[in-house]
Amino acid sequence: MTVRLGAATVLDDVDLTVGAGERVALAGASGAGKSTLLGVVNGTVPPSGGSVRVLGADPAALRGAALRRLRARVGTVHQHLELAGALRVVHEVNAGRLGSWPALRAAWSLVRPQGVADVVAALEQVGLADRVFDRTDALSGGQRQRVAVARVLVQRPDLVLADEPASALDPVLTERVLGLLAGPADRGGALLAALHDPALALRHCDRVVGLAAGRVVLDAPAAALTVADLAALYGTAA
Ligand SMILES: Nc1ncnc2c1ncn2[C@@H]1O[C@H](COP(=O)(O)OP(=O)(O)OP(=O)(O)O)[C@@H](O)[C@H]1O
Repeated sequence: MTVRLGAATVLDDVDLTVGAGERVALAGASGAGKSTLLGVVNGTVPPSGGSVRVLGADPAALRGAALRRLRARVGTVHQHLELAGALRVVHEVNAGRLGSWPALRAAWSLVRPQGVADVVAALEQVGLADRVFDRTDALSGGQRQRVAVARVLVQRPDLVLADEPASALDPVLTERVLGLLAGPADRGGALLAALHDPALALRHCDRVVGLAAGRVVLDAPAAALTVADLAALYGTAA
């Protein structure tokens, strides 16, 4: 698959299959194309050429309820989080599953939050259960990042896409969040995560795909790689 944005070829003939149960790290220098690749998989970036199948379906061929069903099975932790900010945490977290609720329930939830027990359970997992009714814009960067993770947890997706999901977290929370995001993969789904930290990628993923200037330059089992191998993608010694 190829992606051209303006005059630039951002992903160049990328051929990648992620199997059921796999936890795959995307590594590569800033600008290598990791976010773009995640965007192609979650349907926000249309490929300019080639084809994409997500959970067995071609997103470009789906419309209406079928597209909503596919989207409900793909959970994304965005690099810039994509939180509304002025909403309370409970609404931000529930946004992860609005697509799988009937329209009336989704609308009513904005007035009277639905399924609060699940929201609290997800927030508990990321250490934020005491902030459920706080406004999201009153939280720290790391707390907001954990809200974005909790949003994916309540969604219960089969495929998790995560773009630097622990970039604002301390080491303890980083380990916890990566473990939580790997949950669906451990149950037969999959995780595809852009991770800059080589040690983190090797600890939490089965396989590492390295990108450089939009091309796949490395695709190997984590067990066969060292931190130095991944550091080389960034042009530095480990
Ligand atoms: N809308 C756009 N129009 C033109 N070029 C774009 C656009 N979005 C991204 N790019 C370019 O695509 C390339 C890949 O960007 P991308 O965000 O996928 O990289 P990345 O590997 O995720 O980087 P980072 O680690 O900094 O997040 C970059 O050179 C970027 O400038």
